[in-house]
Amino acid sequence: MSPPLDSTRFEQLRASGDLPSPKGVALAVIRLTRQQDVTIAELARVISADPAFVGRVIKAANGLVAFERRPVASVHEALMVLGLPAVRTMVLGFSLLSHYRRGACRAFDYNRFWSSSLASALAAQVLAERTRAGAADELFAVGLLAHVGELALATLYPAEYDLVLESTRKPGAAPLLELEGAQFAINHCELTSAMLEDWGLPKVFLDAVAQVDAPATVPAPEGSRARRLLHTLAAASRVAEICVAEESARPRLAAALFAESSLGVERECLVTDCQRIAGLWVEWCSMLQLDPPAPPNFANLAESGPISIAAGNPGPVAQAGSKEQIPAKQPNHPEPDGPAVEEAPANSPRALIVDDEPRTRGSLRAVLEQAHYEVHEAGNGREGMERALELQPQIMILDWNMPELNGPDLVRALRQTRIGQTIYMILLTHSDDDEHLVEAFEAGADDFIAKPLRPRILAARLRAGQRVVRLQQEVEREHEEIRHFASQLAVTNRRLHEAALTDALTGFPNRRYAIDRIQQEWSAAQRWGRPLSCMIIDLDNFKQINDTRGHDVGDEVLRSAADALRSALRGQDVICRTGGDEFLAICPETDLARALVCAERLRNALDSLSLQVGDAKVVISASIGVAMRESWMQDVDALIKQADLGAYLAKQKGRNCVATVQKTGDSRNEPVAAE
Ligand SMILES: Nc1nc2c(ncn2[C@@H]2O[C@H](COP(=O)(O)OP(=O)(O)OP(=O)(O)O)[C@@H](O)[C@H]2O)c(=O)[nH]1
Repeated sequence: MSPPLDSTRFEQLRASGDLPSPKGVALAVIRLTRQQDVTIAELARVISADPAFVGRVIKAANGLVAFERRPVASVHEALMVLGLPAVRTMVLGFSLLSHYRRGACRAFDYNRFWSSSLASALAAQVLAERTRAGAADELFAVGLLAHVGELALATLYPAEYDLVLESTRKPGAAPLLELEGAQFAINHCELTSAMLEDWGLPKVFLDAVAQVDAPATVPAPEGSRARRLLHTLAAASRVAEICVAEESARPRLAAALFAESSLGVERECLVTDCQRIAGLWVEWCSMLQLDPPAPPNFANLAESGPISIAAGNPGPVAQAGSKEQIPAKQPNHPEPDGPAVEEAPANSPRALIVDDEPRTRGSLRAVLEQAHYEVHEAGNGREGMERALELQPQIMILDWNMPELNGPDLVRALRQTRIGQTIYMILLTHSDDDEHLVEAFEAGADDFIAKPLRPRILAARLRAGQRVVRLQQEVEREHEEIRHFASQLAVTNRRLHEAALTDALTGFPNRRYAIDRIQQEWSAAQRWGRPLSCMIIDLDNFKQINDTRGHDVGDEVLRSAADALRSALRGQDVICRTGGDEFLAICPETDLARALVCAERLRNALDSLSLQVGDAKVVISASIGVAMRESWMQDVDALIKQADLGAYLAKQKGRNCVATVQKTGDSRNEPVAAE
């Protein structure tokens, strides 16, 4: 049982400055919505500065009102329909999508990631209308970001994540979450949750995304909103997985989706919803210029009937003993038999020409290609902005006069972004009078070329620009090395931190962790009025084993006892080694009667252990004291004291038994032994 993620690790990652983060208009929107007194008009003005957001926000609003009223036509109206929180998260998601469409991690399929995230967003929105897990528009936004931790790992550690993803393809590989944890000291679920918290999303969403690919450690109560939310997001994840899966894998995944009952939606309704999701997905992918596979036909998939899922990929991953069976999403990289990983881009530098005249673009292209550039084109300023952020070219040549956004304005807008700051930009002018030149440089251009174009001059200017780009790249490489070093250091720190909370012999959390954790569980139980129990498990006559067989055998016995306790414990309980031969088990959401049953199972697990040491057999047993939090108890120490008294009573009664000094009813301190 690993200690929960401490915020230090996330802080370290954030400090690297490389975590995917919102930019430009999205950043402004997020800042504005954090202010108490922001008005819809103000927000609408900011969003209107980016036509890409305008279209997407209006489309999202129309998705909600389509059947009820006339279509939404303005940002202002869309904001009224969607509400501030949903718009904020939506803009955040779209901003990330624009800026992180590609990256350096080769085994991470960025197109598949965004196609899948979009399908998950739409599925969460549509399914929420049935499950009532939350406002449909908010669910869209959360669905869009529910796996952003994967993108973050691919962005922060492209080379290392590449290796992690590659190793998940090997036969018998450990699960992705485990490999991530071992390599980065944080897994993508934990990172998603921490990022969403950082962006100010409500806690209920953080808990759900932390568990959507991972087994639930503490299942939310039956019928609670948290539970509906988790099931809705998990189902949305599965619908998304079907959308981006190979044709041959779809029937198996669909069978698992339609067989699952935890969502509480009738099969026919689910099929209808999935058909609707697939239709919306095609529209949205085209709007966001994603290149998804052909959409699945869910009606056909449902008709093809249940398929034995046991024979294929096991799919669901759940912690041993956990009641929850939340299926894990496939890692976001092509399956071994899927399409080949995209070729790495050639090493030639990228150039982007932004000009509305095809003839000028043609001439520029000829010169650039001769200088061995990989050349891209855009026909107007707005398109130039999008292409620049997407391609991250080293050099841009921009015309001065263009429809939608002129050259100097485009330079200015790009210089506001992190990507745009390092692009070498050359403005094409019709005149080289002083006014023009001053304006070009003030906008942030690095150089200018007066029209008509003279290829030799252009080639010479490009060479000068290339020198600057090379220098910049060297600086960037050095920064990269420093960042890499810092992140390695962060991993080491996290490991040290974990080591400080872990008992080296058994791998269990240690006493220090136990005290913090039981305090947390105490506060949660107090706040929500939920039961909380704990047990002290003390091995019997352990000193004798040490004395007669030696300390090494004693260690071996402790390790075996820990293994037996670990496998007999329920998924939601936490067990720690608090002393030499003493363990503390913390049982949230558990009353005394259930804790006693649990304790008896642990006692029995130890009692049945038979260890072979040389020719002799070592038998062990434990005395277990059980206690439950009661209203008269002042603090957590009182609870532990009761469990201690229980363990003492068990020893008195002859050891190898379970005891409590509490009654299942209300009276206190009356010894009751439950053997
Ligand atoms: N092998 C080994 N022994 C340890 C370790 N830590 C503590 N011990 C020993 O555990 C023993 C605990 O003995 P006691 O507290 O007297 O308890 P006990 O012999 O189990 O007797 P009861 O609890 O009364 O049944 C001591 O001898 C400690 O030296 C450890 O890490 N390894």
